Amino acid sequence: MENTACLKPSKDVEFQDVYYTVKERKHYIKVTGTRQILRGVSGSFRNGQLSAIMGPSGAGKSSLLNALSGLRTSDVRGHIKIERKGSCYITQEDNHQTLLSVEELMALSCNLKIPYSKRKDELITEILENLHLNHRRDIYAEKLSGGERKRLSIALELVANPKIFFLDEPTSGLDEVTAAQCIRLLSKLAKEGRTIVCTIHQPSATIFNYFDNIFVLASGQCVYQGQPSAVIPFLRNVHIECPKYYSPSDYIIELCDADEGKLIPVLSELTDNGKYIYAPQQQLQQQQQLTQQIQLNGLGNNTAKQRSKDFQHSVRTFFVEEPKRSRLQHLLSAGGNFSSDGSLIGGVTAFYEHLKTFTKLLDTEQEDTSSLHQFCVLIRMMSVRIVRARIALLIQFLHHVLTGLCFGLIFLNLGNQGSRMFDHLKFCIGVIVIISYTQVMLPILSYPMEIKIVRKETFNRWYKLTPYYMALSFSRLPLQIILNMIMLTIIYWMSGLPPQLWRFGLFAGIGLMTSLIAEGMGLAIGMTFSITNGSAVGPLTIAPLMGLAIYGFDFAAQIPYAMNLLMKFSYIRVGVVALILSVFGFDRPELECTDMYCHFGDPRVLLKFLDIEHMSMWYLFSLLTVLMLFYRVLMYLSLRRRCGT
Ligand SMILES: Nc1ncnc2c1ncn2[C@@H]1O[C@H](COP(=O)(O)OP(=O)(O)OP(=O)(O)O)[C@@H](O)[C@H]1O
Repeated sequence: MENTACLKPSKDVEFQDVYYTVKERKHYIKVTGTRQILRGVSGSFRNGQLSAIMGPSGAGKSSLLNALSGLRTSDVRGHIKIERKGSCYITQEDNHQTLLSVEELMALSCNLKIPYSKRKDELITEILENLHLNHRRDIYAEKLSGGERKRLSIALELVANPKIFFLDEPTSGLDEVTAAQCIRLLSKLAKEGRTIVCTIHQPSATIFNYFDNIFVLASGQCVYQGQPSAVIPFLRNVHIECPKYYSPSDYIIELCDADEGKLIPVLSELTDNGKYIYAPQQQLQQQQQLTQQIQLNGLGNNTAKQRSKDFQHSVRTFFVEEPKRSRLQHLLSAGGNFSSDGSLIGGVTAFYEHLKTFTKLLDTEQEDTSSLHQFCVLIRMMSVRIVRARIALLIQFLHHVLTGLCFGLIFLNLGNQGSRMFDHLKFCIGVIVIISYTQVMLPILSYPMEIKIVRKETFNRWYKLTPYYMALSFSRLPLQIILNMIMLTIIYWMSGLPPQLWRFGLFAGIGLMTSLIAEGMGLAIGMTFSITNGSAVGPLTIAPLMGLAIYGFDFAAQIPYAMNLLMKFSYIRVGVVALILSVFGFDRPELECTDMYCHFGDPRVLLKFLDIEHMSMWYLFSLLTVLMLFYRVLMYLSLRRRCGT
C-alpha cells in the first residue's frame, strides 16, 4: 500500500484504486485461491463532513474503513492519502478499561495524551458536558448504556482533538433514537472542522439525511458516492425510479443486495468506481466552474478513466439536479427548529442543545508524552484496577491459602522423614506444578479481552507498547509476590522443613521465579489466542514441560545427553531440581528415621540418586533467569504482533 506523504497536513481522506485481496484457504491451511474484497475503489472524504460507508452485509465496508485508517495494511494496494497522526479509530465494541469511572478514564486519556496541560479538569468537564456525559462521570464505564459507551469512546479520543475520526458501525446495537443522537453528535463534530467517516449497514431515513456524503459499496465496488439527496436522481441515470415513500438508502442497498451481477457493474462504471462524486445542482456557479474545469482538462467520459495519481484531479464532482427539498427543510419538517446559525434546537433534540462549539482548549497542539511518563500513568492505572477487583482478589487469596493448606496437610511434617523419599519428590514436583499451572491459566483466561483495548489504545496513540509492557509486568509483581509468599510459607511451615530463614528464602525465590516464568508464558498465549483457543493451547503447551519435569528421576544417571539438554528448556523441571536442592542440599543434617533402615536418611544420598549433588544453585537460578527472559521476550513479541506495530 502506498500512503502518499502529505507535504501540507490535510484533514481530508482521499484514496484511489484501492484493492484488498485475501487468500482463500481450505481447512485453514491450503491456499486455494485469492478473493478480492475491495476492487480498485476510489473516493474522498472531506473535512467538515460526516461521511458514511454504506452497503449490504459483506460488501467490504469494514475492510475499506480498516484500509483507510491504517488498521489493515497487509494485502492492501492502492493510494491512500491521510494524515495518520491526526486520526483515530473507534471500534464497534466500545471496550474500555474496566473498573475505572468515566472521569478516571477521561483523566487517563488526558494524562497520556496531554500531560502538560494545566486545564485538564476544565477540558474533561467541557468534553463530558458537550457529549452529555457529565452526569455519568462517577459511573464505571462498563455500567454505561450502549449510547453512552459510544459517546464515551468519542469523548476519550476528543481529548487529543484528532481531525479525522473513523468509526466502525457507531449505531450498531443502539435503538433508533439513540442512534440518531449519536449521528447528530458526529455531524456536529464534523461541522467543527473534523473529517468523520463511519461504516453503517442500513441507516434509517432520518439518520441517512444527517450524512453529508455517502459512499455505497457493493461487492467491493463503489456504486455511489455523493450527497444523500442525489441518490434518487443518480438512479434515474440508469432508469431506476425509487418508489415513493421508500428510503433511498434502503432502496439502493436492496437493489445491490438482490443484484445478480448486472446492476453493480453499471453503477460502478457510472461512478468510475468512486472517482465521481454526485451532488444536487445547488449552485450554478459551482457547476459552471466544474464544467469549465472538465473542458480545460479535456476530460470526457473516456478520458476520465485514465487513472491519475494526482488526487486533486482524480475525484470529480457531478451535479445531478436541484434537490426537491433541502436538508434544512427536511429537518424542519421533522419537527425541529433552527436557530439563526442553522443548528437544530428544541423538542426531541434537547440533547443537541448541549453541543456547544468546543473552545480553544481542544485546539492546542499536543506533544507526544515520554515513555517514562506513560509508564508511570499506566502502572498507576493498573494498580488501581488490581486493588478494585475485590472479588478476583478474594478468589486469588483463597486459592493460594487453600492450596497451601491442602499441600500442608498432604505433606504434614513429612519434610524431615528419611523413609519418605518419594513423598519428598512428589512434594517438590507438586509445588512447582501448582504454581506453574495457576500462573499460566490466569492470563490465558483474562488477557484476550484486555488485548482488544490495548490494540485500540495503541492504534490511537494513547501510549507506546514498551511502556505498556513494562507497566503490565511490574504492576502484577507485588500481588504475585504476596500471594505466592502466603502459599509457600504455609506449605514450608506445615511440611516441617528446617526452620532456616535462608533456606526458606531459597525455597520461596524458586517458587517466585517459576511463577514469573509461567505468567510470561500465560501472557504470551493470552496475547496471541482467543479464550477458547488459548484454553486449549495453554494445557497443551504446559503438558510436555510437565512430562519433562518428572522424567527419569529413578534413572537420573542414565538419562541420555539429548534428553538432558531438552529438560533444560522445561522451566518446571529446572524449578523442581532447584527446589529439591534448596530443601535437601546445603549440608542439610540427617533426616529422622522411624524405620529400621532409611536409605535416604542422609539427604546427600537422595541428591546423588537424582544426580544433582554437584549442581550449583547459581547455575539453576541462571537457567531460570534465561527462561524467564525468553518467555518475557516472547510475550513482548506477541504483544507487538497483535497490536500491529
Ligand atoms: N481477512 C479476511 N480473510 C477472508 N475473508 C475476509 C477477510 N476480511 C474480510 N473478508 C471477507 O470480506 C467480505 C467483506 O468483509 P467486511 O467485514 O469488510 O464486510 P462488511 O461490509 O463490513 O460486512 P458487515 O456489514 O456484515 O459487517 C466478507 O465476506 C468477509 O468474510
